[in-house]
Amino acid sequence: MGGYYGGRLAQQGHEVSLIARGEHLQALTEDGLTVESVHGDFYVHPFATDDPSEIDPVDVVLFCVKSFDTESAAVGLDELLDDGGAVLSLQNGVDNEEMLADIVGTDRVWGGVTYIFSTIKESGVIEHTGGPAKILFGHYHDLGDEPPERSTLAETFLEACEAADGMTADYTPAVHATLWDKFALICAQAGLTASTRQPLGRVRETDESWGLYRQVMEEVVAVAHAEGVRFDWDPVGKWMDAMGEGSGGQYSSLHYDLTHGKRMELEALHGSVVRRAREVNVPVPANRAIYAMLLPQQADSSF
Ligand SMILES: NC(=O)C1=CN([C@@H]2O[C@H](COP(=O)(O)OP(=O)(O)OC[C@H]3O[C@@H](n4cnc5c(N)ncnc54)[C@H](O)[C@@H]3O)[C@@H](O)[C@H]2O)C=CC1
Ligand SMILES: CC(C)(CO)C(=O)C(=O)O
Repeated sequence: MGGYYGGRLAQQGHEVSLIARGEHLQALTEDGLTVESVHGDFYVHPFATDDPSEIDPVDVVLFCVKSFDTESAAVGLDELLDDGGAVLSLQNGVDNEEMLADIVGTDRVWGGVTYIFSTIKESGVIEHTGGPAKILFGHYHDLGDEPPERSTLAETFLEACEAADGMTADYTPAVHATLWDKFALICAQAGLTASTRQPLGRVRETDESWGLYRQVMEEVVAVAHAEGVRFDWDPVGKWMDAMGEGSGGQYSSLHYDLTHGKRMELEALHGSVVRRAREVNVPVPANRAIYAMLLPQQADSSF
């Protein structure tokens, strides 16, 4: 995801540095970044490093690591941000912004969600196979507090995203509701496509499975309500309508990780639902079952 959005902004002429590691970093440094996208292929060659201290302080950091890497990848983040700079988490889950706020301060964190299917096809090559490639973000703040005014930097970033090819963006003051709205979707989409190993279309045409898809979302939204998150819309109805039509070929990043022997973000998804539900005394049997079924299949399992 970082390669896709960073690449798109670099393609637009913005000064972008990529932070990566291993063979991917080596390919980015030597050969540049190739993006194969349903919105149009492109190639850019921005500076790439695994050491944030090699980059002069920046306006915006797009934080695009898996949730289990949030803490380790945030080392050096404070120094990487310019005074007044912001870090935008595009990660799935509802725990990341809080962790970043503890490290750099709440007022320097933007919460965000994105709708895209993209993966590292091979070192130095990103494949974007679907999704609108849209970012929805807003200033993070404590739940219950009034959202801050939209900053000039947020305006500038929004304009940059809107002007870039192959992506779009929008700003929202309802950052908590937005994070939980996406959380509900991803728990259902990831949970059902990974545990059945079937694409959305197969889940949809199987009444029992489609019913479970809805139940997973209803449980997540119930936990959100119990924590005090308020929605001006009906997330479950919205997603059942949206996912109930269109391409049936979609899976999820969790399914990709499961089927490619990569570590899954289970703790940030269904694990987080289960733990939070326990705190607020909300039953979440569907999320618990998915968590329990996928846990033993975790790639780093010691069993
Ligand atoms: N891939 C997708 O289509 C979507 C992903 N997401 C979310 O976005 C987040 C990122 O997902 P992906 O881009 O798929 O993950 P990914 O695993 O493909 O990419 C993350 C990259 O960060 C690198 N990395 C981790 N820690 C690092 C460090 N300290 N220094 C340098 N590099 C480091 C990893 O080696 C990896 O190459 C996840 O929370 C995921 O759920 C959300 C929507 C769609
Ligand atoms: C919603 C979805 C399925 C695609 O954007 C996603 O976030 C993921 O696969 O991680």
